[in-house]
Amino acid sequence: MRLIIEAGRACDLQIKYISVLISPGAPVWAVQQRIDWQDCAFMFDRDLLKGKRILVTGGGTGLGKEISMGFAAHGAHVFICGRRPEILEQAVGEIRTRSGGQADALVANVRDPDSIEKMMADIWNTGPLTGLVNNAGANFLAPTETLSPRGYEAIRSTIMDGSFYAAQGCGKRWIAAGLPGVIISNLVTWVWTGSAYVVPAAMAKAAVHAMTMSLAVEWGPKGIRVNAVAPGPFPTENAWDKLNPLVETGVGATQADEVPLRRFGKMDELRNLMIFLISDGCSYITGDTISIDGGHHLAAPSTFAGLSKLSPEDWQRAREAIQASTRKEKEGRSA
Ligand SMILES: CCCCCCCCC/C=C/C(=O)SCCNC(=O)CCNC(=O)[C@H](O)C(C)(C)COP(=O)(O)OP(=O)(O)OC[C@H]1O[C@@H](n2cnc3c(N)ncnc32)[C@H](O)[C@@H]1OP(=O)(O)O
Ligand SMILES: NC(=O)C1=CN([C@@H]2O[C@H](COP(=O)(O)OP(=O)(O)OC[C@H]3O[C@@H](n4cnc5c(N)ncnc54)[C@H](OP(=O)(O)O)[C@@H]3O)[C@@H](O)[C@H]2O)C=CC1
Repeated sequence: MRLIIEAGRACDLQIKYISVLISPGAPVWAVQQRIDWQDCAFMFDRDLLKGKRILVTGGGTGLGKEISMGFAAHGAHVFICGRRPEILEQAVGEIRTRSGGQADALVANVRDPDSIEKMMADIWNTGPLTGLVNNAGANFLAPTETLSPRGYEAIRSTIMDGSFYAAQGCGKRWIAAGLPGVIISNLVTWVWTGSAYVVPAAMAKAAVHAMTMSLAVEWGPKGIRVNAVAPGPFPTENAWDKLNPLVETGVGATQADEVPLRRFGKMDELRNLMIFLISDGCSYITGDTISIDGGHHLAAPSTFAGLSKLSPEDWQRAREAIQASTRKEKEGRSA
């Protein structure tokens, strides 16, 4: 892993903890996640989400796991899904231990509507969900002219189709039963700015942004709220492997010093926003996409525009590094 904590340059992490918690050479995302949970402020009543049953797609890793942790720590029963059973089981164990709350895992592929339908049926067999977080995502840096149809489809179907089928799976059940519900999608600020070199993801996230506004109106009268968040950079292993694979790709969107607040986001901050949005305390908010990015998208270099300086050889190396990361992930998939 290339992202190494260097003396005196650790984004904006609370350096006082680093030597205590983390062995030298730990990647930025791992340091950040552990420190954030240590410092967790618990700004809400710990029973705020008691009785809620919330599915977080892609909840086995990264932001999804951290969000799930926050929900479970506030009384919700969380369900997480993904394609890798071992990763999911580890995550469920970690969520239960760290949050003291309830968590269960289901293997599902959000690119496959039948797989989503089966997951929904399995969950509903034990009781209705009260909330859904469309968090599963796929992305990699690539010059658009080099993308094959399968490359485009892999990203589009995960983000756009997956979010639609999961929202529809919940919505139709809530409507049939006359139950309220809450949907939150995890987007990115490119829904407003676009971004070079991640065009399929920017397009698919923008489609889910449109879904958010549209369903808020259509399902509002049924008591279903539909919102989204647009995070800036919150370092995770996978996002950094796929979006900052080389020293040369360290420009623009993944750089803390290009954020007006001069640091990456902290998982606590994202958790707090998600807990608020999914709670009954903000029941008049619907159809909105809320950025949580330290002002990143308002500053000029908030995309990957700076990658235009990369040579074809750099891009080839980036592709190889990204595909090595994908190969590693694939070994654990069963869906
Ligand atoms: C502002 C705030 C900022 C903040 C900065 C951060 C912003 C973050 C915003 C969003 C971040 C994320 O979502 S980060 C999430 C990252 N996590 C993930 O991506 C997890 C899920 N990923 C995956 O499933 C895989 O990585 C993925 C490749 C997408 C799909 O897997 P599959 O098994 O379906 O795919 P494969 O068969 O390996 O590949 C499918 C095709 O894609 C092609 N392909 C794969 N890698 C390629 C590459 N690098 N360049 C070109 N093409 C590539 C392959 O050659 C295949 O095409 P053919 O050759 O034609 O067959
Ligand atoms: N990290 C960041 O800075 C930002 C992230 N985001 C968004 O946050 C979300 C999470 O990203 P992050 O945590 O960084 O990355 P991760 O790769 O860790 O999270 C993606 C998750 O989605 C799951 N997933 C991917 N494809 C599928 C599929 N077909 N079916 C089911 N699950 C799937 C993955 O599990 P598995 O592979 O096992 O299926 C994984 O757990 C994404 O939507 C991303 O766009 C937005 C802005 C910034």
